Amino acid sequence: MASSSDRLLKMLLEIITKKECNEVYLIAEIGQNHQGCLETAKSMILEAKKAGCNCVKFQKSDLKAKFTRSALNRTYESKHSWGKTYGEHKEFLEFSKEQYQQLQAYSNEIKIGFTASAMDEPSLDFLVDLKVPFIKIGSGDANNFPLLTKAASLNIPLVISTGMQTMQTVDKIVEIMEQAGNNQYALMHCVSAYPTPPNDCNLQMIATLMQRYPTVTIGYSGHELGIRITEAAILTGARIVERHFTLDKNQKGSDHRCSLDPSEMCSLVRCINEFKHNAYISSSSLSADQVVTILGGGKQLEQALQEGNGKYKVILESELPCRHKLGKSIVAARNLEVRQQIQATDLAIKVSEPSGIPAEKYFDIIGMRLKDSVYEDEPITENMLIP
Ligand SMILES: CC(=O)N[C@H](C=O)[C@@H](O)[C@H](O)[C@H](O)COP(=O)(O)O
Ligand SMILES: C=C(OP(=O)(O)O)C(=O)O
Repeated sequence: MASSSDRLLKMLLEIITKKECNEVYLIAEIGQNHQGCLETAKSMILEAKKAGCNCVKFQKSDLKAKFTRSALNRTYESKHSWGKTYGEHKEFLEFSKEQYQQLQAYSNEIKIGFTASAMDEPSLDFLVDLKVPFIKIGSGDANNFPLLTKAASLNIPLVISTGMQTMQTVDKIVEIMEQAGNNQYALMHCVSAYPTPPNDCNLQMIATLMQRYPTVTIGYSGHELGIRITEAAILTGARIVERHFTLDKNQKGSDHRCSLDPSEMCSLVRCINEFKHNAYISSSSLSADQVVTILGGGKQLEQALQEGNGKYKVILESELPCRHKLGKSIVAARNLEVRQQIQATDLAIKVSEPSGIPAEKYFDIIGMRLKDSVYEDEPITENMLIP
């Protein structure tokens, strides 16, 4: 008899490979809303299970691989900060390998899927060792082409978010997957603004992505307030849905406010079941008018569904704070000499302070020469390159 984790994986794979189009896979993104506390994380897993979610997700980072030294050492003055520096803050929120194993064992015990986003290469290796059912690549790494190339080569399903990116970058993600012969991945429409104003939700992008990449399953990772816009995302065609989850929206932490609490998550599950019952969930996308008719309209919903915005994938102004804080840059993987010709092994992709050339230019700068020497872990900037 298949175990429940086998069944959940089968459901996800059938959605990803488009064998199953009448289901929605719902991920409760615990992220860092556990406040650095294992027991809170376990309570959150239990609440997500009780609400009817299919999976819980954490965020795994190897801080020295994800951030440069200066990014870790910058002061983090925010009411949401858990340390004096950004590095101390992130360290406080990071679980160890043993804690991950405990959380995974607990999730297995109560029969809910368990995974995390891999925010750098060591974390990708870590999650592969942990044998998670799929790996999430968050928006911060959607332009991290070396990480995507490695992830694409592993025999494990991927769920890739596309916040803070242009269509050109999404095309490149699809090219990387195709070159690796990987057809077990989904793309998540996402806007990395916390919370996302309804006007910027651009739900028509879901239909645009479905048309542009017809063989790829499209999902939605939302950061707006409440559940209504996520309901509309599902009717528009999202078949994997991720929302941040919290036990209390008023807690300290950057993500609580735009998270769903247990009662909202229960309501979202109820809506999904109702949509299934009414046969609204199929392989096609419902039009904005159909969605408004089903959900009953309202200004915010209409703003989220408006045509036009969804045609072009651009980096929105509301995403700039997140791109500035967590967007990845190209940095030196070792000390580099003046006039040296840049090889792939000379480069690393990290969150850098100050930032450097954005990660999506990685393939463009290989083969170019440097005007200046660059120290290991320092960002590479346009003015360092000999044109
Ligand atoms: C882009 C990305 O990684 N976003 C994640 C997923 O949505 C977020 O959970 C961030 O980790 C969080 O908002 C960061 O908050 P702070 O900077 O306070 O640790
Ligand atoms: C950053 C993440 O998600 P998203 O980009 O979908 O918000 C994540 O899952 O770690």
